[in-house]
Amino acid sequence: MTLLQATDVGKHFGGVIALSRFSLTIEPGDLLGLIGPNGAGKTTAFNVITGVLRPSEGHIAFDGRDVTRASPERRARLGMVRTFQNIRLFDDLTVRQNVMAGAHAAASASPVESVLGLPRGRAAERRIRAIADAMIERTALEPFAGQTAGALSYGDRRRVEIARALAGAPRLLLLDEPAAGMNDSEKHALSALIDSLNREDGLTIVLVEHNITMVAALCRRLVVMNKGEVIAEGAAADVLRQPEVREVYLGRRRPQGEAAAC
Ligand SMILES: Nc1ncnc2c1ncn2[C@@H]1O[C@H](COP(=O)(O)OP(=O)(O)OP(=O)(O)O)[C@@H](O)[C@H]1O
Repeated sequence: MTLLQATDVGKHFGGVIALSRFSLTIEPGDLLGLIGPNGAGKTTAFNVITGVLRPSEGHIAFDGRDVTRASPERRARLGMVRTFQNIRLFDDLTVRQNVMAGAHAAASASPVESVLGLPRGRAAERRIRAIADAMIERTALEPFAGQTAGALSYGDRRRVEIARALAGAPRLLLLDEPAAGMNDSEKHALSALIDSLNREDGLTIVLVEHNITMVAALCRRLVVMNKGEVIAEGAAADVLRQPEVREVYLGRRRPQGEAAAC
């Protein structure tokens, strides 16, 4: 069954049309790249899909359920988990505590039970810690588990965000510019992580990313946006060859065969 279906979604900010008749289908196991120039509407699309923004029109269904009016928290409980363009970590807490915060949303005991040390709370806290430690290991962050998040490098902090999202037991993971600000070796490690989460763990992933080289190598399918609309969709190599995509995304028409720049 289709995991996510956005149908004819529109979003206006006063007179600004940020999204217009935006439709997107995501099947389980997809690794999809959402690309487009600055202001194309990618983040607005993420915000509307994840419930941060209410659409002005259209519908969003997740796993066959209409979630158009559901809160971000409800969508997260259903398995729709995201990271943000700007890192949102608790800098004074340790990496483990940050990742545990992601697992709390998916756990059964209330925070009050945990704080009061009630048996159900203690058992849940142990479970949450175990989930967090597994995700820390999955993202190769073990050496930093006890360090405060604020002390980590930019690339490692981005990885903590992904570990925290994974701790929320996502069925659909949405990553908003995960490679922003990373150096080449950090980008390489990030690509390998995303690829293995998709191929080995079967996680469905949608990625907004400006780094075209990375997206084209990683994603099986690309959706290209411009001025709030989808202008192309398909296999990465086919899409990047389309003259309209080259013109709007790369800023000029390129001769056939010329490599796309980052
Ligand atoms: N809260 C807002 N109020 C008014 N206009 C907005 C708001 N958020 C986005 N926009 C406008 O909507 C359009 C789409 O913006 P959006 O941030 O979704 O694009 P984007 O593709 O994510 O861009 P970037 O790659 O630069 O992050 C832009 O014209 C932007 O100025």
